[in-house]
Amino acid sequence: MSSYFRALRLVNFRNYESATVFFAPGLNVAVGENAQGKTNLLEGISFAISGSSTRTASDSEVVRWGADFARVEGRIARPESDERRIAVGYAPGQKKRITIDGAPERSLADYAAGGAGVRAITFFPDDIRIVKGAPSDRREFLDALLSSLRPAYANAAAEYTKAVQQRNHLLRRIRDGYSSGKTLDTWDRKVAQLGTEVLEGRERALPHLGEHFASSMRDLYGPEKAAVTYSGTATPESYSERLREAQSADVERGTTSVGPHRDDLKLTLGGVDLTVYGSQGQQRLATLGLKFAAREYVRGTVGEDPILLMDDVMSELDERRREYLTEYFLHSAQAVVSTTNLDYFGAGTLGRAKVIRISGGRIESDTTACGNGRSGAAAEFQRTWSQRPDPE
Ligand SMILES: Nc1ncnc2c1ncn2[C@@H]1O[C@H](COP(=O)(O)OP(=O)(O)OP(=O)(O)O)[C@@H](O)[C@H]1O
Repeated sequence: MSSYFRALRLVNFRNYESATVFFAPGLNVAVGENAQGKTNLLEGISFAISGSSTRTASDSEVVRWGADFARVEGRIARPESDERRIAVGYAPGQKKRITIDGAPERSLADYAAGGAGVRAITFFPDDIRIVKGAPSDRREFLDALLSSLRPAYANAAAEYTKAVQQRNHLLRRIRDGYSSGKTLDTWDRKVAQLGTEVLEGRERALPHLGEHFASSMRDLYGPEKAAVTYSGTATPESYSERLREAQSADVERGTTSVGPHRDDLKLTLGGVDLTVYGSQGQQRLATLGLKFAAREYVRGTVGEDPILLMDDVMSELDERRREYLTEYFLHSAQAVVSTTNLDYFGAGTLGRAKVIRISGGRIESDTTACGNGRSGAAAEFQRTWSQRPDPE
């Protein structure tokens, strides 16, 4: 049995002033009309687990309008060990405060790489950009996945980005006559070392991810072979050399032309490039295929099922695929799936799921097949949630 997310409290998070939600293992369906807070709920779980939003790079966006901080708290049920209490507080202009069982966690990278005791794979409709968007969208997807498994990768990727920015600045100074070309070799050693680390991490993951993507697409789409391959400007072995060879051209252009920051993932279905030629439906299914591949990869790496947070995933799919997804979610350790329409799930499925009804930033009810999930548990949680009216 894998860990799962048992309860969430949101304070001043997006359109939630104060809400407590309980989840069950297996399938949880969050239902409500448009603009009620379903996506915000999924984002809140992911914020609690990873310490950051998957939807925005700007943390201040998650703070409820008019409030001066946001706070999320979670309870993680873990097999054969005590429940873990996690909390993430954020006030604009201040450092984020993260605690695990009440003890401060100083490194966001460590926390994001499983510190909460559970990992999440998210799907938001906008994620289709991973397939149809720019190479940077695909790199971001891959980097976020690898960072959620290894803080060392997260640090190397972040340091590499900074080193390339500084190299670019230096290239322009050399071009404009303000710096000597000799200083470039020193920078290039650092860029090459960090870049090689990033390339090695990606190279290790790709074959596994590719295999899982092919099998997910077989189930989701059909027999045509799907593949994901790395389209790189250099290999880990050749990067240092390639960077040196590119020096004079890079000085002329004022940017770094080789390295993991220029690479891409190529996604194909039956040999056809999905980014360029995929239909909307194929691109959406390939996005899901990538998310399911990521789930298998996480499971294979850490030995535990990540939880699935799936926003409005059922709409735009045909009935056969909705049925497939329903089974998939029912058999996962935990899935929280949002929808405007409960008819997407059959009565039999809903009898085995927990249904959470949301309206206007409030949880109207959360019930399981066996009755009301809030009884007793609510009082127990209310006593142990933090009583402090601030981010920490
Ligand atoms: N920081 C914030 N403070 C207050 N409200 C916010 C904040 N950010 C977003 N909202 C509002 O929260 C509401 C609910 O948004 P959410 O995306 O969760 O809706 P939803 O239930 O997923 O809707 P849909 O079915 O249309 O996707 C929206 O009206 C949005 O404008």
